[in-house]
This record gives sequence, C-alpha cells and structure tokens, in this order.
Amino acid sequence: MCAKSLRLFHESRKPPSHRGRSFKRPRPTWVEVSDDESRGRRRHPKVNGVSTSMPNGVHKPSKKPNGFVNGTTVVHMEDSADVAVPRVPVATSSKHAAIQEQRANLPIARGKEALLNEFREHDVTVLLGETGSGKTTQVPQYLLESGMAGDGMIAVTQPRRVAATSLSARVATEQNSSLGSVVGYAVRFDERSSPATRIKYLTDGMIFRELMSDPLLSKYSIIIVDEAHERSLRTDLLIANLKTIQQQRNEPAKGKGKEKEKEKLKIIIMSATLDAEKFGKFFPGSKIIYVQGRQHPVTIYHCAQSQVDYVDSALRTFFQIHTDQPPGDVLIFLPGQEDIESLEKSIRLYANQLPHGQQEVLICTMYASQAPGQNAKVFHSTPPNTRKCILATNIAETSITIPGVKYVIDTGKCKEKRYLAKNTGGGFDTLMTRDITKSSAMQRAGRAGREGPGFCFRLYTEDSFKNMATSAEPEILRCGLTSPMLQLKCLGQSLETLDLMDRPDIDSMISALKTLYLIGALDSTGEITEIGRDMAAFPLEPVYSRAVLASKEYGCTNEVLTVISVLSASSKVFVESSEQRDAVAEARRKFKHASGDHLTILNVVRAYNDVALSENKSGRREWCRKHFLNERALLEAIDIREQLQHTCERLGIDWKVSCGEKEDPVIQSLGHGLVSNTAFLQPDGSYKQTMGHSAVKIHPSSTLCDKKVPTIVYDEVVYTNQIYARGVSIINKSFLAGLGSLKVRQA
Ligand SMILES: Nc1ncnc2c1ncn2[C@@H]1O[C@H](COP(=O)(O)OP(=O)(O)OP(=O)(O)O)[C@@H](O)[C@H]1O
Repeated sequence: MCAKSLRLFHESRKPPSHRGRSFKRPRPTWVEVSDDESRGRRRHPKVNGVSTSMPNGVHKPSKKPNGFVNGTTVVHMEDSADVAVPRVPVATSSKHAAIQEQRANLPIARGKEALLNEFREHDVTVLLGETGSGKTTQVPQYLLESGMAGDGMIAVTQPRRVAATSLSARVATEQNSSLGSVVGYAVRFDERSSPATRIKYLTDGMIFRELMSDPLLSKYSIIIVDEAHERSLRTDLLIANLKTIQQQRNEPAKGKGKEKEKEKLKIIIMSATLDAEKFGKFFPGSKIIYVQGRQHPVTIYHCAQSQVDYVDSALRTFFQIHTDQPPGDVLIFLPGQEDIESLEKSIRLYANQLPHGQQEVLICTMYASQAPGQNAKVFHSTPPNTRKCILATNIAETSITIPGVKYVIDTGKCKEKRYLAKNTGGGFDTLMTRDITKSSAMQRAGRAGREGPGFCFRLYTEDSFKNMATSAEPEILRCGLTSPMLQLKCLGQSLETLDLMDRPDIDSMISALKTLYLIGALDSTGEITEIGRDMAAFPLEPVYSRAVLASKEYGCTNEVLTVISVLSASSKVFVESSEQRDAVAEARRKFKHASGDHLTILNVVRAYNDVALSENKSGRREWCRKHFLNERALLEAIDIREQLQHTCERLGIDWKVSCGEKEDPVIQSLGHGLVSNTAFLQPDGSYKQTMGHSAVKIHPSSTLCDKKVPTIVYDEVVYTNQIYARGVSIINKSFLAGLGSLKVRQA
C-alpha cells in the first residue's frame, strides 16, 4: 500500500485495508444541517424535557447569549445589574492577561452577578448551561471571589479523575497560583491540596468517602455537583446524602443569627444536558437556571448513510480531515481500548506513508484503564507542523477542554457497565458496547469549539441521532453495589431507606448483601461488623480490602499488598500482543508460578524490584519492554502500595510481615476476599461458580488456561462470547468449604 492510497476519500482509488479487511464502502458522505438550524430558528431539541439551544446543527451564539432561562422565563442580561463584561484583573504577565481576557469573554461571565444573586437566594440551584459556557471553571471562582463560601471550602465533584485533575490545573492557572494551594484536587490514590485550598475538584467517590470521617461535610460551605446528568452511582448516593446533610445544617440555623449562617450548605447541580425538572423535584424549593449561549460555534455533520464499521469510518474521516482541512487537533470517540488500539495501528500505518510536507500525526490515547500519567499526555501542547489525533473513550466526553482540539469524530458508540444478576445467579459487572444517548452526542460535540470554531463529524445519520435515547440509565440501576453498600453501612445508612432519585433493582441489592455477608463485612442481621468497618477504611473494593485484612492472620501482608496494588492499578501489568504471542509466552515463562496468576504477579514485582536496584531508568524500561511488561502499571502499583501501607499503619497492621516463598497464605488471604469468585471443576472440563449457576472458562491470558484443577479463585469475570474467569489461581477445596461459599450455594 502506498501513501497515495491514503486519499481514500476518492472512491476511484483503492481504499486502505483496516484490520486486515479492505474498504468496500465509499467514504462517509456528510450532511451539514440547514442554515435555519444553525441560526437556531428551528425549535431546539428537548433534552430531558428542557429546551436547549444546542441544536444538532451548526451552532451559533444566540442573539441574546447573555440571558438566563428560568423555567420558561428568559431573564435577559439587561435585567441584571451586571450588564457590562466584568473587568479583567490587573495582569502580572501577558499570558495571565490573555487568560483573564478569555475568562471575561465566556458567555457565563456576562451573567456573573445575576448568577451570584440566584445562588445567594437559594440553597439549591440547578444550573444548566451549554458545553463550554464556563460553568465548571468559572462558577467556583465567582463563588470564591464573592465571599459566599465564607471560611468554608468549595467542592466541585466530577465523575472522572481526569476531569478533576485537569480542571483543577486550569483553574489554578486562572487564579495565578500553583496547583495545590488555593485550588487543589483529590482523586483515588492521588491528592494535591493544602490548608490554603479553597476550591477543591474531586471525584464523587472521594467526597463520598469523606462522609465517613465528616458526616456533615462540614469543611465545605458550597458543594457543586458537576456533570450530574451522568448519574454515576456515587453522584446519586452523594446527592441523596447532600439532601439530608443540608436539612441538618441549614434548618437549625433559622433565626439564629450570622454565626449559624456560616455553617449553612449550598448545593449547586450543574450540567449541559440534564433532566433539570427531575432534579428540581428532588430538591423542593430549588431554582433552575439556564445560562444561554456558547463562545464558539460547532458545525455538526451527520453521515448521509449508516456506517457498518465505525472504526473504518473513523479512519477514513480522520484522513479526510487531515488531508483536506486546516490545522487543528482531532478527537475521536470510540467505545473501548480494543478499538482504540486497532485504530491507532491503522492511523500510524497510513500516517507513515503520507507525502513529504504533510503535517505529522501525533497519536495520543485516553481510556480509563490507561495509567493517569499517560492519559494526561493529551493535554501537552502539540508540536509545530503536527496534528494531534486523540483516540478516547467517553472519559473525554464531559467537562474537559483539550487545548488544540478543533475536530471531533463521534462513532456514536460507548461501553456501558451493566450488572448481570438475574441471568447468571452469581452476578457480575459486564461492559457492553452500545449506542450512545443524545446527551452523550451533545457532550461529545461540545469538546470541539472550546478555543475557537469547531466541527463535529457524527458517524451516524441524523435520523439515528433523533432516535437515540435522551440520556443514559442511572448507574445505580445497572451496576454492582457491594462497595457503595458497605460505605453506606459505615455511615449507618442503607440503600433500602436512603432518599434516592432512583431505587436500584432488588436482585442487585441482595447480591451485594450476600457478598458482604460472605466476606464477613456484615453479620447475619445485616449490621456492619468491626472487620467491615476496617474494610471500608481502605480505598479498595471490599473484596480486596478483606484480603489485606486476612493477610494479617496468615502473616503475609507484605505479599498480599503487592498483589492487591497491582490488581488495583488502572492498567494491566502484562502487555498483550497477538502478533508476538510466542515471544510473550516465552518472556513470561520465567515469572510463572505453578499456583497461578497471583503468585506470578508477585514474581514479576519482585523481579522488577531487583532490576530497579541495579539498572537506571532506561535500563528498567528496556527490561520491561523485553518482558512485555507495562512499567507504568508497575510504577502505579508502587504508589498504590504506599497508600495502602498508610492505611495499614492507621489500622495497626504491620505491613512488613512476610511469608517468604510460601504460596498458601497468600492465596488463602485472597480467598477470604474473593470467596464469591470461586468455581469448581465439572466433569465436562468447565468450571461452575460456587456462588452462581454459570459455567466459566479460564481466560486464555491466564497461566492456568491449559490446566484442569479442582477449584479456582479468580479476580474478575469477563463476558465476551462466553464467560471467562480472569486472574486465576488454584485454591484448596477444603479451604473454600470452610469459608462457607459451598454451603451458601447448597442453601
Ligand atoms: N485547560 C484549558 N485550556 C484552555 N482553555 C480552557 C481550558 N479549560 C477551560 N478552558 C476554556 O474555558 C471554557 C469554559 O470551560 P468550562 O469547563 O468551564 O465549561 P463548561 O461550561 O463547564 O463546559 P462543559 O459543560 O463542557 O463541562 C472552555 O470552552 C475553554 O475556552
């Protein structure tokens, strides 16, 4: 294949092959929506019952971009006291001055005072504003500058860590301060804050965890729940708690003077695509405000025909942009890591064949299981004469601004976590590819047009867009509940009685209760046990924290911490390569432990630690490359381990205690936690779950995949065309019986 064939958009040329297949279809034909739509004359689509001004077409700022829509009433800026654009503070440098000017030009800036008045008057405000209007970066700063937070802090919650870290960095820059001083962040296994921190961006999981030590969240005077439309499980639990906390903190203050006033809690719920009425009903007396207008237009194109293979179409569209369109980075939304890696390979292949003089292509990837440091690379500035191409899952869909992105390619697909309980008996989370919702499509388009006019190419037809569900089903209705259930129990709450916006399925609740009972976190009356409380102290899934606690009895905390740290890292330690399968197997043989994958992991970490003593950075990197190991995952595991050591110290567990080369203590400790993830061999060679009715196969990546052993323990189940157990070790059958899982099955 020669570089010329990259002009795949001319149907007369032979199209490039992708994933071993030839392109048979013509390039996507784009349909730009009519000019009427672009001017907003067409009725704006309703998202969750709320009229929005982000049509599925060219978007231009409305004639009155500064207005607020409150319910059906439009409050124009002329009605507000703050008609003029706010004054830009005196700049200390030209860069800072430019940033302040950019801030002042955001649509939200013109409504600053009107907004602050609404916040002042209402305990709960639901703020809807278009993507890029300035909600996430500006509202916390306005609140801080207005003094409304008093001596308390302002929390801004995000469903994803990448948003929390990148936004805090941006707002710290806007505040002309270093990250961790006035503006900080907290995400799992990583925090930058100090006593001076006044605005803290944190994941919804982190603030939920804070409830354990501070049930009234008393250090915060304002809590902003951002991207609430995602309805993540933790967001829903947080919102339920905030409602009660606010009642407790605000009601006694009535008539008690200014001292009490300071302790009041304000809640602000924000999103661009939100069912505002539902939130409004959940918080009686709340005010719904709509910030109209966006800074830069986004032109949206839909495919004229449905595309059969979205990865092929994304490839074609990328090169169509790259060869025909002016400079600007491209962000491509794909459902998962597999598609990202596949497309990355194809783009690399054809980019290398581009004619001389064409811009270089720099590919960056972004997905949840990739190490945070690697994800952060998308924010680095693009070198000259280069077009950055970012391949991302929906972790890049909300909140973030990736500087330089002008074009978005939206495949219209995502992966959704879903708990399979009814069909399988045992119950486990699965990731399934499905069509996105209207809300997601609008958020994705909103990643373009943040620094200037943008373009969004949707690899689906306009009819498909119209037929999409409005928004995703709340996570609480479709995910495993073990960890949130334990945290709630610690707070003396329960899912059954909590005032939730939506109540989860009874099967999922029973399954979570069963697991917590089996690992000893709950007693037979459903009350939390002492060991359950200790489990909740770790920033880990309860099944993993149970293993750490069990290791104390077995004298192997040192080893178990290592294994659990690797299992908790955001990416896998073993690099898979289908093309070099034999080389991978050969390199890995030296780490292989006869008992299975957990002790194999331990061998890898031990070997890496030995290498680290004798080799410099590049020597270590080379060693990892040679052994098909992901060094970033190993380094992340080292960080995680350090944090777990701190938790051990707080709980009085000596983490240095080691069992040396013995394997049983380690596996049995893991067995205490993973007791629901055990299976026994059937006469036909498959394994049957002890806590369910499903047959599982050992995953091909396991060191035990060719073995038949009586009983296994595994980290997780992966559901593809069949159910696989991944991360598998041999476990003693009588040990399992002693734990009671077999009895539970029989019961
Ligand atoms: N890291 C950044 N680099 C450059 N500009 C940025 C950055 N972060 C934000 N901005 C600018 O600030 C604008 C407002 O961003 P902000 O995140 O506050 O918007 P938003 O209304 O919360 O959008 P969304 O609903 O998409 O989260 C962006 O459109 C962009 O112009």
